[in-house]
Amino acid sequence: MAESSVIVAIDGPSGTGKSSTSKAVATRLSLGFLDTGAQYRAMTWWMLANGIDVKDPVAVAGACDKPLIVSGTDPQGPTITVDGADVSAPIRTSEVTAAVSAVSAVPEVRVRITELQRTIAAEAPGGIVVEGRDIGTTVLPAADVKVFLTASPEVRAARRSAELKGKDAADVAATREALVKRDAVDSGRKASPLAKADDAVEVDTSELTLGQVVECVVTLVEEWKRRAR
Ligand SMILES: Nc1ncnc2c1ncn2[C@@H]1O[C@H](COP(=O)(O)OP(=O)(O)OP(=O)(O)O)[C@@H](O)[C@H]1O
Ligand SMILES: Nc1ccn([C@H]2C[C@H](O)[C@@H](COP(=O)(O)O)O2)c(=O)n1
Repeated sequence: MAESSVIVAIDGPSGTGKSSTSKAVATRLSLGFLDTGAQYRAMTWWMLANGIDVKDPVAVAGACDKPLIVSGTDPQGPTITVDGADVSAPIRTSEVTAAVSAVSAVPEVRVRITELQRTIAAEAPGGIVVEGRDIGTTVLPAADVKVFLTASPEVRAARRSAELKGKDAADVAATREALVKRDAVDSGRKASPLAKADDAVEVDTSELTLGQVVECVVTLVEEWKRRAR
């Protein structure tokens, strides 16, 4: 019998391991992978590059249908382009990180990017792992498996600082402050805030290795596949 196509939604605050886990799960199970944060970052990068005031929701709403954002969903080499240009590096700068919560809170931006995400998920052969903040609640509420990752701010800051060492390095306290602030804006906005879906399985990754988190999600997907047969 053919394997069922599966849609996996992985949400959670910044730095809880969503991207690393989603890529590894997608690779293990031969699924696509979509980093929805990268799409909001790409929109933010375009606003900054084109001199749009990111603190002005009316200006952002008026311009957000202009950039063409395209995401490649190979978990071993995900890509993101804006108007044909590779923006995978510039969307990770501290300037974009500082502005992305304001841009992603604009309802018109969310409508446009949500539509893009739903199209990509619907077209993924065999299924896809989609990670973000509102995937289980808003983008794909009928997802087959929903996971909500958490970790203490201290652990997340330590992981992020270690990752940034030598590049955009900030100390752990400053990193912790920045991610807690971003979570507060992402959770507090009116339009599809960061939230756990009622039917999502919550996994606290603070004391788990990446391998253990991946194993946990793979098990949830395999259980779903057994039930779906
Ligand atoms: N369980 C884990 N144990 C140790 N380190 C981890 C674990 N999960 C993720 N990491 C590391 O933590 C950092 C953040 O992980 P990742 O980028 O996957 O988080 P994220 O939730 O996608 O973050 P963001 O929302 O900011 O994009 C990375 O350096 C990653 O390698
Ligand atoms: N589904 C999503 C995904 C991301 N965002 C916003 C909020 C985040 O602060 C920002 C960057 O995401 P990251 O790269 O840190 O995963 O994008 C959102 O609102 N909804």
